[in-house]
Amino acid sequence: MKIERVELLHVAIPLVSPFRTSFGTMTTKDTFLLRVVTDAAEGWSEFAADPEPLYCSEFVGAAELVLDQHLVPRVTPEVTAAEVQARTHAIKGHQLAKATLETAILDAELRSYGMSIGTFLGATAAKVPAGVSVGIKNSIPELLADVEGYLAEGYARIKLKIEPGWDVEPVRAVRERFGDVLLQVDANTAYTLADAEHLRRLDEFDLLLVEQPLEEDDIRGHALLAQRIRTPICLDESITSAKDAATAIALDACRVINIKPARVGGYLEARRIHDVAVAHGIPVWCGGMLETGIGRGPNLALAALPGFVLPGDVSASRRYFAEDVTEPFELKDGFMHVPTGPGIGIEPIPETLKRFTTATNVLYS
Ligand SMILES: CSCC[C@@H](NC(=O)CCC(=O)O)C(=O)O
Ligand SMILES: [Mg+2]
Repeated sequence: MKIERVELLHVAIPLVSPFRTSFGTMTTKDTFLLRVVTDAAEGWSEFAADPEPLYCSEFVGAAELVLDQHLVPRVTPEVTAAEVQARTHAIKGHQLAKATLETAILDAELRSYGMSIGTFLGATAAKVPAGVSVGIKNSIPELLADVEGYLAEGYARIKLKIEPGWDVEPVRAVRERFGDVLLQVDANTAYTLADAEHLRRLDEFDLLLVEQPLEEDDIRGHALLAQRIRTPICLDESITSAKDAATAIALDACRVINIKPARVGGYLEARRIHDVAVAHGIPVWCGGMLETGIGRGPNLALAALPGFVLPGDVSASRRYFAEDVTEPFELKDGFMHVPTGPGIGIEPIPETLKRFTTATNVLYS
């Protein structure tokens, strides 16, 4: 495909309520969309992280720069989505920025063929059960009210953000109030191996998993922790490639993997991780980065692959946004429907996008 124009559109979309994790509190989705215009079709994607490098080392300003100065020049003027990873391999890291570029090119390519990303990836379901991620709250009553609301909406699984000082008691309260609801926790690297005995206290609550308890580079630590707690360990931040997944599985550092296409460089690598995990009998689920509909749509397609046997974090758009730059994705009887249109199956609403756009940068024309 011949790329004719690459535009970066900064967007700032208010969240319906603050979202607190062990590494900070978000009140706005402040990121950028990428628009790639080719001679055959145009494609869209979004950068999944935030203005500050708190979830991982990447952040909006750096991603814009690395796309502008190092990634876009390596894929213009002619490229296919399958070539992007090899073309940009010389650039170390920047998986989320690379994912943004590959996905917009893949979207354009699939649209030119009239093929949905679900068909392309090998989706085998038309709808997927939806889980929801619940932030750290100011009090347990506030947490229980939130969880009650999400269960009433029909969410199939509850994920609680935890950190030292907010873990055993909130989990106990949710388990005692809501019985055997599917329940898991996410620490976003907030603990160390010294906390093993404390984390073992979570074993009494029959959690599906404990997500990323230790630092993202501590594969060995997770393998040691796995020998000391019963709750299955799930990795998120640690897994940036199929190779990482193979290593973590081989070292018994995880029994579940949270796959986020943004974290691993795009949907092609996400599918490779899915395949590696399935080959080893490791269940996977699709994580989230509070995406707008531009990221939410293709994530639903990925979540429909056969190895995604656990409910993911692809909730309804209204979980985070009163208004999104796309038509909202809705929860229906606990399921989210996989988009079936060409490419990612969703596009920005021009007027709304204009209203939420704070700056535009033409990276190539
Ligand atoms: C700002 S927190 C983003 C990363 C976090 N994501 C979620 O908790 C799910 C967010 C969502 O519902 O998209 C994770 O570590 O899994
Ligand atoms: Mg996580």
